[in-house]
Amino acid sequence: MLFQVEMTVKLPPSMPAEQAAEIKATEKAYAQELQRSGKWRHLWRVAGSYANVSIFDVEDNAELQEIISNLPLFPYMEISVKPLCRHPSSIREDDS
Ligand SMILES: O=C(O)CC1=CCC(=O)O1
Repeated sequence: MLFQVEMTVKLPPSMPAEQAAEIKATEKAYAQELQRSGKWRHLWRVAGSYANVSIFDVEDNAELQEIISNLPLFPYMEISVKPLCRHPSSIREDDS
């Protein structure tokens, strides 16, 4: 199942820079592992924002919830999820 997930990061201004850097590094390693596994299919920065638009390819809603809730930045993000299905005009083989 494919999902579009938009994540907006809102770190508290009071968080020490060292702690923020550590969380971001852990987040990066987790995100890259999931990209290598194929579950995090796309990861795009939203230009001009501390936000991303991602496409996840997971078994079901429960797997998406597990992945998202384990993001190190999860407590500091606003997240929206949209389920996707194949567009009838798509020419891409991997869209479903
Ligand atoms: O910077 C972000 O958009 C949050 C994030 C998600 C995966 C990652 O490495 O950073």
